[in-house]
Amino acid sequence: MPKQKALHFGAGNIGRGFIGALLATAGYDLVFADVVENLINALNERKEYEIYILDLERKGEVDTIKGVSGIISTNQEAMNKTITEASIITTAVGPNVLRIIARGIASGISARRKAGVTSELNIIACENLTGASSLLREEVTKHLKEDADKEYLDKYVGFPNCAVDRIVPPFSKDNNPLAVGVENFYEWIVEEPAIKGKKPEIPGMKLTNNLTAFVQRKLFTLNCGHAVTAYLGFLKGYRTVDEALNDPWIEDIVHKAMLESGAALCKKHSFNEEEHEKYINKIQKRFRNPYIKDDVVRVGREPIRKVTAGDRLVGPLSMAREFGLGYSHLAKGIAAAFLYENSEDKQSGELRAKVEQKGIREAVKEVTGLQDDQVVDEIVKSYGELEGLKRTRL
Ligand SMILES: NC(=O)c1ccc[n+]([C@@H]2O[C@H](COP(=O)([O-])OP(=O)(O)OC[C@H]3O[C@@H](n4cnc5c(N)ncnc54)[C@H](O)[C@@H]3O)[C@@H](O)[C@H]2O)c1
Ligand SMILES: O=P(O)(O)OC[C@@H](O)[C@@H](O)[C@H](O)[C@H](O)CO
Repeated sequence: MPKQKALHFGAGNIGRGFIGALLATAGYDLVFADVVENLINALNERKEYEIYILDLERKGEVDTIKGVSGIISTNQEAMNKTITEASIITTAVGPNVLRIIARGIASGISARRKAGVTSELNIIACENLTGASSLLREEVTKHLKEDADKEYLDKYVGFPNCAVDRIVPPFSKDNNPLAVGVENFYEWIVEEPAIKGKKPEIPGMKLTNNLTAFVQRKLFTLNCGHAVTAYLGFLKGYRTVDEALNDPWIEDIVHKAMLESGAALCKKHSFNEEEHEKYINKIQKRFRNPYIKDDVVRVGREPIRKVTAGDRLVGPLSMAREFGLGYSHLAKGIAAAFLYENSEDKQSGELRAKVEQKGIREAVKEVTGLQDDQVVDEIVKSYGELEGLKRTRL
């Protein structure tokens, strides 16, 4: 029997280092779609790549992922053919790129319908964003021209949301563009009720009926602590996450920010408090993994996205407020994001420009959506204190 086909958008860190690896290991004929030619050429020449385990457990081990190929995602003819043949589609391109790939996916869905394919297809957006697959569905629908395509989408195409967790930092090995380094831990949790047709059998993929709790637990704990580390780390001139966390002042704020988000999460989702504390401690241990050198500029990338309502910083702060709980360390993390400067990160320039033009108070209100004076005052106060720290460093 021929192998089932999987199409994965984004042959980057999480694409090669996690989701693609699970799909290929599960036995799918895996096609990566990306815009970077040298990645696609290398995939087509070598048909395999190496994953280096950067961890105490499985230290020094290398997994070889076989049976892979690539196509340029703007080659619509090739994309239509692959989408027509695929049993599953996944993405790890970054939340802002979902809108860009939606047009090509819509074209592929239309081609699939016209080819008479009536097997179900599931499309799972593996991004650090709540409801990423639902967002992708909305965007794809906008590009479907014919009613028959919309009916086909409703009937045969599922868009389960998911939570995706594995730290995959910048990595290089022997100038090999395909080599990727990962921590040993991974967790991929997919929304079971939204799956269309037979459940995919992918070792490493877990199914749940309660996805929101898992997504918020991960985004408001790991990504929250990560972002606070990155922005405070930048302010104090550290290059990597572990360097930043070796600074007791940063470590203390990061830990307390995760405790604040944790208290809110436990109330919201009735998590067991002891279990949640263990979860936080495990994450801090993962941040301190000595084999991973993760750049604060990767972890802090796209600061506007990271301080929007519902994301890793404002999300838990709002949840803490909802339950009348403390949020001062989360507010510090938000303030630090407004001070983040990286000339290679478009959003950092936009955020700084907004602060220069409108002042910090208005910028916070506009970007975070927070309007209450008490909470805005707290962020503005922290901003003032941290600005002094940044000046001292410069
Ligand atoms: N790296 C991690 O530790 C990690 C962990 C969990 C989740 N994530 C999430 O996974 C997503 C990807 O992150 P990453 O770290 O792998 O980023 P990355 O930059 O390493 O990979 C993104 C890939 O998408 C490709 N891409 C961009 N535009 C495209 C397009 N139009 N069509 C096809 N491919 C396109 C890029 O060329 C790149 O190869 C993000 O949403 C991130 O939040 C990352
Ligand atoms: O990918 P981002 O930009 O949303 O967030 C940066 C990191 O916090 C993130 O990539 C983590 O490493 C990852 O979410 C771990 O599972």
